[in-house]
Amino acid sequence: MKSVIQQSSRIIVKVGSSLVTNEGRGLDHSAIARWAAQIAALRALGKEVVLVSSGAIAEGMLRLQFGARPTDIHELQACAAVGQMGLAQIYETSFRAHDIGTAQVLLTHADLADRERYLNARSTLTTLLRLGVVPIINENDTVVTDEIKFGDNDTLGALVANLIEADALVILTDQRGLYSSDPRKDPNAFLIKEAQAGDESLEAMAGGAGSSIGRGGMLTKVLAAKRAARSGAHTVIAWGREEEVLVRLACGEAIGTQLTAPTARLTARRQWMIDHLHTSGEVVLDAGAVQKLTQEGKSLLPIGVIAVHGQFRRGEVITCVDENGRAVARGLTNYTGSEVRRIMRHASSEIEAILGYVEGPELIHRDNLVLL
Ligand SMILES: Nc1ncnc2c1ncn2[C@@H]1O[C@H](COP(=O)(O)OP(=O)(O)O)[C@@H](O)[C@H]1O
Ligand SMILES: N[C@@H](CCC(=O)OP(=O)(O)O)C(=O)O
Repeated sequence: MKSVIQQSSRIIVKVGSSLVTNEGRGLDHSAIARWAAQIAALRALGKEVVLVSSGAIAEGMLRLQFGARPTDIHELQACAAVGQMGLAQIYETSFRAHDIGTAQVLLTHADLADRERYLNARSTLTTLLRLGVVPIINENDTVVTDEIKFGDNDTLGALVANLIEADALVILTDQRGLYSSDPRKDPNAFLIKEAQAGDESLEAMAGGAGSSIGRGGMLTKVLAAKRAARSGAHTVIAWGREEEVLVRLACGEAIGTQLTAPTARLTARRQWMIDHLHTSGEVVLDAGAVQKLTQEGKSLLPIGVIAVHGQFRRGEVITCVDENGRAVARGLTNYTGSEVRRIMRHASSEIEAILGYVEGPELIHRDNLVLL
């Protein structure tokens, strides 16, 4: 069996709390330096990498001299805010040694459920990747309390994989992968080398919560794999301290547990857009724009729009119809309904003069568009 990481060009790597903080003993500088070196090597192979890193609370607890994990939610939030400074510092220093810049991105699940914020987060992350920067993502623990209770960055990793249509999610943890049962409790537990993401028998194996430092345990990892698979991303769960783990995966070596996505990446995304049966708005295209979209695979520009129906926000799925009202495409709009009413029939170069800002020259970028 070959690792799916070899063929993956956009990869989310998630490192868990227990790993980053050396089981709560403080940020493990040498381990972080080794992951940075491996990610630099992956980039030299032409892969794009986004890092989702936990560890803020554990590091903050140490810096604020809490002996045990506080039970007061606001103290936990304070720990996260303090510890995040340490995470940002160490990642920036470690990647700088390889001439790679980093960016701090703090997100909540609610940000990704909101269509406008979703599109903004997506554009920021893809822009950072285009600029050659490694985004370092964590939960924005200051503004949420639910997520901090469960402390689960596995789900965040999967949401980010969906957001930027990653090919794979690599979850690095303190075990060599998913075992048939918790290896801390069952000496006969054996490693599951490969399975299909979403296979329900995996959930039973994964049991409950994990270590005292990490919170989610294996169950959140198995569920993250199921979620990542919805946009066609494969998941690998592996031990973060395995020698050169990321580089070896990228060279095709099968390490840890590989949970493959049953649907292909493009199909999953296409299906997701097609599933939006009730879109909140509609734009009517002239014959030239229909031709550009359907025959030439181009983006939709405002100049090709002759009418707008309904109200919609930036980031929502809208339907494109031809002059006879026949639906030809669906996609994520860069502009609101009222903005489109102002910029339709205009060249993209005029958007700034009309609105005072530009979200992009396209009304719907071809990557966010599906033909019907
Ligand atoms: N079937 C299983 N296979 C492997 N580990 C399991 C399993 N079930 C429960 N676990 C526990 O999950 C822990 C990893 O989860 P967690 O501590 O949340 O890590 P992280 O901080 O990396 O997210 C392991 O240390 C292990 O005790
Ligand atoms: N966002 C928090 C908690 C995240 C967390 O513990 O997640 P996980 O590594 O999945 O167990 C932090 O950085 O400490």
